[in-house]
Amino acid sequence: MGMSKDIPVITVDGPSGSGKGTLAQRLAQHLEWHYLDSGAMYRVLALAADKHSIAPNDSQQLEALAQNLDVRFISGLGGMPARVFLEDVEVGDSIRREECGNAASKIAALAEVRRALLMRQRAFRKTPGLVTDGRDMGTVVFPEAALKIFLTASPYERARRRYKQLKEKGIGANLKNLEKEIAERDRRDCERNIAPLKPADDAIILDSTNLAIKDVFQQVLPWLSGKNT
Ligand SMILES: Nc1ncnc2c1ncn2[C@@H]1O[C@H](COP(=O)(O)OP(=O)(O)OP(=O)(O)O)[C@@H](O)[C@H]1O
Ligand SMILES: Nc1ccn([C@H]2C[C@H](O)[C@@H](COP(=O)(O)O)O2)c(=O)n1
Repeated sequence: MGMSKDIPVITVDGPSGSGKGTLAQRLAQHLEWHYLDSGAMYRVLALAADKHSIAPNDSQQLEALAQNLDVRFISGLGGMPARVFLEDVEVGDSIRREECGNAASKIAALAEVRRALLMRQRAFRKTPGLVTDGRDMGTVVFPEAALKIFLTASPYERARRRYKQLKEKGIGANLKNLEKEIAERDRRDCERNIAPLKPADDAIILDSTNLAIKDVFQQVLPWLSGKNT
């Protein structure tokens, strides 16, 4: 058994709705590696804070909650999304709501919360490899990753994708409001002091504004060669 540092990691970071999760899951499926949706951890923590009536600025209680968070991911087979459980209750749908994403973005600015989740995220690094997506996977959590991708798309395109996604789930949404919320979340995630959203120095930046999902995947495939894949 090698050291965890020998296990290859691919990171996909970027702003909300850029398609990180879609790309990272496809890569994990293609490589038959593990997958970590780090945003889901922040979302589950936000949900747990709400459930236990902890204020979004109560850093001490949030730290304790993050340390003891009873979260489980059951990996999706054949490209299906992973199932997520908080305290044995399935929360996949609740954490995907925009309110939960916004609440996650707020608590994610707290140093205590990030510190508590850091080790839990690193624990997902298991053989044969890990593909992970988030905001600071390449800059802070796995700075030695073999391949770092920073996936972007214009704010309008990201709002349009989110709008379509919500509509398909039967959730009513307003494109203008989504654009506003996305801009607010971008600002909060980029401007925070700790682990702000930014490309790692050695990340490859990919703008997916005019690329279909399959084209993004095709563009990335050649980058995998020589990365322990
Ligand atoms: N290149 C693309 N072209 C069109 N739609 C896309 C593209 N990539 C992803 N999508 C769609 O956009 C929506 C958001 O994608 P996804 O959840 O992967 O984004 P994300 O960056 O992980 O978002 P979040 O940060 O909120 O978790 C999904 O409905 C997905 O199918
Ligand atoms: N590595 C990460 C992942 C997520 N966050 C925060 C900031 C996001 O706005 C929020 C929700 O993430 P999403 O599910 O939309 O990817 O969680 C973070 O700070 N660092």
